[in-house]
Amino acid sequence: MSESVRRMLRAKLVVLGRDNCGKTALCVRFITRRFIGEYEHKREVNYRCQKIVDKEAIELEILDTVNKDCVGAAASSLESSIKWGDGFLIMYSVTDRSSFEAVSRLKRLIDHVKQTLGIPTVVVANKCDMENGRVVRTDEGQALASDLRCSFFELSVAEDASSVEAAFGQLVREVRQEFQRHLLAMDKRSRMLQMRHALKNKLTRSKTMQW
Ligand SMILES: Nc1nc2c(ncn2[C@@H]2O[C@H](COP(=O)(O)OP(=O)(O)OP(=O)(O)O)[C@@H](O)[C@H]2O)c(=O)[nH]1
Repeated sequence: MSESVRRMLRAKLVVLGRDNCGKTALCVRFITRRFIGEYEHKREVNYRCQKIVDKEAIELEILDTVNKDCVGAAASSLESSIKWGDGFLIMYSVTDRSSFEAVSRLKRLIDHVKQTLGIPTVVVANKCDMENGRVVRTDEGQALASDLRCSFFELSVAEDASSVEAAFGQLVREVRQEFQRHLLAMDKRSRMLQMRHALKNKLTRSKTMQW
């Protein structure tokens, strides 16, 4: 397989989280490096951009989801977004405990839809600039992310563009690692199939020679 095929050139990332936690602000900050206070955003938006992560270029599609009550059509739309994605960023606001409580539910949904554990997922706690309104402590976020086996970032989209870059950078890194693991598993499987085929040929030949 050529080097360019073995490198991941594109990745599809999905941003999930309760309403108002800062998903759109996060995507816009990552893509443009700017923070724009208010967003008119009541539907899913798919952004495309090119980024360099660990000195390697990657084309990203980033799906900014809308979190409605997860029933009926909204639930199936969320599930198809999850099926589509290679990596997930689950966000909550440190000023909204219900958004924190939604994180485990969303992670369980990812595991259920993908039918496997270890899907690249990063947990992001937003709005840490609002210390006065904080209702979720940093150590609670860290403990939850560690239970879910996810990387964890606490940041303020409003105040810190570099932490936003770091969170997306980590997700891209994990998606690339998963892609490499998948390639290795495929290589191993194809080597085993070749060996099985060669063995079968050898057995057939030796039987023919006996007769
Ligand atoms: N103080 C502060 N406010 C923020 C921060 N990030 C986002 N906000 C504000 O939080 C509000 C919600 O941000 P959005 O990005 O629209 O949140 P969302 O999760 O996309 O919301 P929905 O579209 O309803 O799902 C806006 O008023 C933002 O300006 C932050 O880091 N600090």
